[in-house]
Amino acid sequence: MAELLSDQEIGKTLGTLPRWRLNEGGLVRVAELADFTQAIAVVNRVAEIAEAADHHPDIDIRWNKVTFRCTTHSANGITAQDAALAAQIETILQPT
Ligand SMILES: C[C@H](O)[C@H](O)[C@H]1CNC2=NC(N)=NC(=O)C2=N1
Repeated sequence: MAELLSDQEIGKTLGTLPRWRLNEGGLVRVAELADFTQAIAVVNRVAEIAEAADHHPDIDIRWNKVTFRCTTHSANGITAQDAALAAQIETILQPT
C-alpha cells in the first residue's frame, strides 16, 4: 500500500502549488472557469490523466466552479500519487 506523506512533505508540496490547500486529508483546488462547458472540458482532460495514472481525484462541479480533491482512498490520506496528480491538474488549469 502507498505510504502517507509526512506533514513536512505535504507542506513542501503546498509550497510548490500555491493555489492548493489542505482540507480534510486531501489536497484541494477550486477552479473557476468561464462557464459549464469549459468546466466539463477541463474535467475531461483531468479524467484522461487520472485514467492514465490509475489515480483519480474527487471532483465536484457546480456550473463554472470545479473542486478537485486529491487523496488516496486506499491509504486514507495524502500520498506521493496525490502530489503528482495535483501537479498535473495544475498544469491543465494553468491559465485559470
Ligand atoms: C483498482 C484501482 O487501482 C484502485 O481502485 C485505484 C483507482 N484510483 C484511485 N484513486 C484514488 N484517489 N485513490 C485510490 O485508492 C484509488 N485506487
